[in-house]
Amino acid sequence: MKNKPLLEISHVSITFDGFHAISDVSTTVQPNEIRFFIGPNGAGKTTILDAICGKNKISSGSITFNPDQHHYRLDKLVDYKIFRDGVSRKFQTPSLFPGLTIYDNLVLAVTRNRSVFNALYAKLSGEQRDTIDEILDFIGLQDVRNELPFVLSHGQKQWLEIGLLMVSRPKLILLDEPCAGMGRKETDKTEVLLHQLKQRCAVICVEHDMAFCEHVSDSVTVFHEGRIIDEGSFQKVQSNPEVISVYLGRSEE
Ligand SMILES: Nc1ncnc2c1ncn2[C@@H]1O[C@H](COP(=O)(O)OP(=O)(O)OP(=O)(O)O)[C@@H](O)[C@H]1O
Repeated sequence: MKNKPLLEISHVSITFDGFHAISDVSTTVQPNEIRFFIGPNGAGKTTILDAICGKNKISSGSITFNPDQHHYRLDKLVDYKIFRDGVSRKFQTPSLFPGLTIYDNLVLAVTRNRSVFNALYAKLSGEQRDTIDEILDFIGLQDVRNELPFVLSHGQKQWLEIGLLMVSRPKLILLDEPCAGMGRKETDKTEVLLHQLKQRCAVICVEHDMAFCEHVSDSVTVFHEGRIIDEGSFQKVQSNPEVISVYLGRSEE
């Protein structure tokens, strides 16, 4: 029997006070796939990302998540249950605690159910310490673990945010423009990080940096005015005349 895709978005529409932000969108994402959502401003990319993590309600259709033989209707769940079932979302706004060290930010993420005070004074299990150590290695911040976040560059802060998401061992990570504000060097490092992240989970990334998209994506979904106008490899979609006309050929994007 053919395995179900990890994520199945089926005929989803989303309206805001009568405005059709998303119209009849269907797509599937496989485990360990890196999918990019691209398209012009206002195309609906963030709206659908918000629907996957429970931040937006859908008007019709369904969103199902199928990790490890489970089957969850995400559109019927509240956001914290979606998170618990394995979907983590990184927003563009930072969520770091500036007064806590990098290590303690990860402690808080590991001991998520406790208050800040209890989390910091709780004794971590060996497994929790190993998780934090492994993530610090993964995101390249082991050397600065006892520093406050302000010493980090913009890129390092973004990698720490990704590390905070990894703590819960999600099956799907949703990223909104992870390279925004980064220079080329940090973007290159983020490419390496995402290639490594793919060994652990699937990723959906909303992005306007087309070089980054070309280097990292397994597949790309192109949105325009709330609909999908093409899907496939970056090479395929970039030669579609409609995609060039509404997005790739426009100098202002
Ligand atoms: N909560 C909301 N209420 C009303 N309209 C909304 C809401 N959220 C999004 N929209 C509208 O839905 C459309 C799609 O917005 P969305 O943010 O998903 O676009 P996007 O493709 O992510 O664009 P960008 O690349 O600029 O981030 C836009 O016209 C936006 O104004």
